[in-house]
Amino acid sequence: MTQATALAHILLTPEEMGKADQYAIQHGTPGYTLMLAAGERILEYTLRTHPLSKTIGVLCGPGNNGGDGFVVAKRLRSLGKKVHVGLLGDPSKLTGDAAKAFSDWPGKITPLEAFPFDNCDLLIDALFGAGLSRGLEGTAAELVGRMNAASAPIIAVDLPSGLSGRTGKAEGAVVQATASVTFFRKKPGHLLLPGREFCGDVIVGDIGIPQTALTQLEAQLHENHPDLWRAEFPSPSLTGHKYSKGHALILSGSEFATGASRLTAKAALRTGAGLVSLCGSADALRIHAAHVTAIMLRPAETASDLKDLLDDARLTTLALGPGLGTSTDADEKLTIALRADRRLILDADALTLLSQREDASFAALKALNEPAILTPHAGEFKRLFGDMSETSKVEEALEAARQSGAIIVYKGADTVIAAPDGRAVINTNAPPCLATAGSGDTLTGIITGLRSQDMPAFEAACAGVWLHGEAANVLGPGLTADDLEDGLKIVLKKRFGGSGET
Ligand SMILES: NC(=O)C1=CN([C@@H]2O[C@H](COP(=O)(O)OP(=O)(O)OC[C@H]3O[C@@H](n4cnc5c(N)ncnc54)[C@H](OP(=O)(O)O)[C@@H]3O)[C@@H](O)[C@H]2O)[C@H](O)CC1
Ligand SMILES: [K+]
Repeated sequence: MTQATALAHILLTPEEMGKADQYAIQHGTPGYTLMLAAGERILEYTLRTHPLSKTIGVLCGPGNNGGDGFVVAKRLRSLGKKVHVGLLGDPSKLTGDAAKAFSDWPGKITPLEAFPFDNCDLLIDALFGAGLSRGLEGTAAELVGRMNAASAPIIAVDLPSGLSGRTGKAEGAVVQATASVTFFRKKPGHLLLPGREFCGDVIVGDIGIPQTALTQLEAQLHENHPDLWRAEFPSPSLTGHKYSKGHALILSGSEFATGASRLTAKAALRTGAGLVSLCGSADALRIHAAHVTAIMLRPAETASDLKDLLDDARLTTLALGPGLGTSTDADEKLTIALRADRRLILDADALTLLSQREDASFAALKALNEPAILTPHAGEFKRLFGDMSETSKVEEALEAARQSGAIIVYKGADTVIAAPDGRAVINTNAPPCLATAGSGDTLTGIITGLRSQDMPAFEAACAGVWLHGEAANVLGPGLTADDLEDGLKIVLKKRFGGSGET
């Protein structure tokens, strides 16, 4: 990972953000200065997006999130806006910077029972942010319900109140924001689902925390972006030839289930694998033959045939799962694949087969020379690793990577990629139209194509997921998995074609 550019994409948990805050304070920026800057960022966003708002309701909570609310309320009032401020909790219990911001607020506090939601054309949610410690209930939940029921747009300070910045989950009531203005770096909760849907647009404001705070934190979680893996992305050399770009082998399904593996093979070739072969029964290969030209066909009726085929050391990369089925024959082929010690990409039925094995599957994965890549969706993930849903999707994926020794691509609209060494990435560029039949088979092919060109496993997984999302973005609604190959062609040319556009 290229360190300097990657820093821009770091995500911080609320706990890490607290440490960054402390770091800034220890290095000479008082906490109240940070709070004033936070208020200023919210003000700027408010004025830019709602310049005509005249009556603004600011709902403040008992901690520093509320403190930010008092600061922005004061600034809005100084600009001639009519500002109503509500406070959840006892003003005498406010402490530190929040107490100071409260005492600096020149107006009165409007009792919550009488808060004029219907007169406000904009609401600012400063109830709870990084310090949320449990789900909202009682008075807090009621207040959130009234805010959501009002017709005014809501700008959330840092996070929509009720949303966990660490997990992206809400255990109780949560504010449905139009936008969230956060500080220094986004948090995982802004990107993971369902959190992302509560945040609206997410804006990151600079409040004067020095970049050096990040090196202290050794944060290993990023939002996916080419900056993270561009240096490892395969770049064709003039002296290269098809074997130097690797030979990928894709296991086919049976005669009536060939489509999935064909999508995988086509995507692998499109992503730049030097050679791609589909292997399977003669009946299956006859069907493939009617559809593919540049992709080669290798008969392998049984697991033993596959073993013979893999005597060819040039077959460096092996993908299996799409359309494979879960028969004994498929399971035996999986065993051969694991023993062959190639660059493995396991998806779909291969994951189901793994999950049905007593235990040795993880030992076999851990014994591989290079980490395998596993691409489960939520159902497959649970079958393989059990239900860990009380934690965050990032923490689940990291635990799975540690257990299996593999790179985990935990798919969804918020796909998380995790490595056994603790690195993790949240992908955010996948449009809803990507959730279509065969989409996962194509993703497996893209990652396979990158692995066959020697891209390291974690980076290949991150790049593959990003390319997959971008290919869908250039095509837009109405796409089918068959079209993704065209999308890929456009993205590869535009972003990695040497024009420097990435
Ligand atoms: N560098 C920065 O990011 C800066 C952030 N700022 C702002 O500060 C908040 C974080 O402030 P903090 O005081 O740590 O936390 P909150 O204001 O979010 O909330 C803490 C208080 O809320 C109580 N709480 C927590 N959960 C609940 C709940 N479910 N129901 C009721 N009350 C709850 C909590 O009480 P405890 O009982 O849990 O102790 C606290 O009283 C950050 O989000 C930014 O907006 C700075 O202003 C600038 C620098
Ligand atoms: K908030």
